[in-house]
Amino acid sequence: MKLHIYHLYPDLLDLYGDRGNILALTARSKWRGVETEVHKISLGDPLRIEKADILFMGGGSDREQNILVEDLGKRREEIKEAVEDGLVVLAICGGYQMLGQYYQTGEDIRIPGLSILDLYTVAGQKRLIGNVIAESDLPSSLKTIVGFENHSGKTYLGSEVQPLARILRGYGNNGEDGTEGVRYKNVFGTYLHGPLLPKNPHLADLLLRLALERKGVDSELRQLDDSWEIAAHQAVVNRFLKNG
Ligand SMILES: NC(=O)CC[C@H](N)C(=O)O
Repeated sequence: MKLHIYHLYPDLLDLYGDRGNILALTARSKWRGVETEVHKISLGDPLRIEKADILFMGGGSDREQNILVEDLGKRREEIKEAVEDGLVVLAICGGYQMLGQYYQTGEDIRIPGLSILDLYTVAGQKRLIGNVIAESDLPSSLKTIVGFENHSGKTYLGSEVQPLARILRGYGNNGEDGTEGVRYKNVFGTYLHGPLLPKNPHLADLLLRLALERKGVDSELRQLDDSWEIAAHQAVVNRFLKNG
């Protein structure tokens, strides 16, 4: 048994160390004796999503989003079908925006998204930058998610999707409605770089658990010693929330 992690456009969507999310997923699997294989899929490569257990898309600049939009559009049906079937997806910032209906840039160019999720994004006047702390309902004693955001896009969620978390510090989806990220079935979209998963082990394990469940594997994951990860997480909370 092996978990297949599909990294979409690793050469175009990889801002602020987003690849660290893949490293966290593979390390946390390995520590439990679960083998992983990472497949890098870029422009023109066959996807074969039916083999994927986790699909990952990182963040990218408007320029890179423009470069990949045509290629991504050709993969829409395949990805949509897999999402409806419960594929686990983690998409960060630019990748997250591409799952929605469109991303309207500061130059008023409308980059079409995959229209898989009920959301759209419009670039605002100022960039939303800084450390983020958000509160989530993830099944864990750790109730916060921490990370770093840097985007001009403001994302607005429709009624068919749920926010991933509520903002305690930072801007999140748009800096207006207090929401951060999105959850739809097993799809997680977020503005949080960091990379996200090393400092949020509860989210990393949720993705692994859901992926194993979908594969029909008994998915009770052995508890790891997360003292370093939790210390890194709490350091952000203590620095930016407790001390104002
Ligand atoms: N950090 C990112 O992925 C940036 C995404 C997008 N280009 C924006 O600025 O909103």
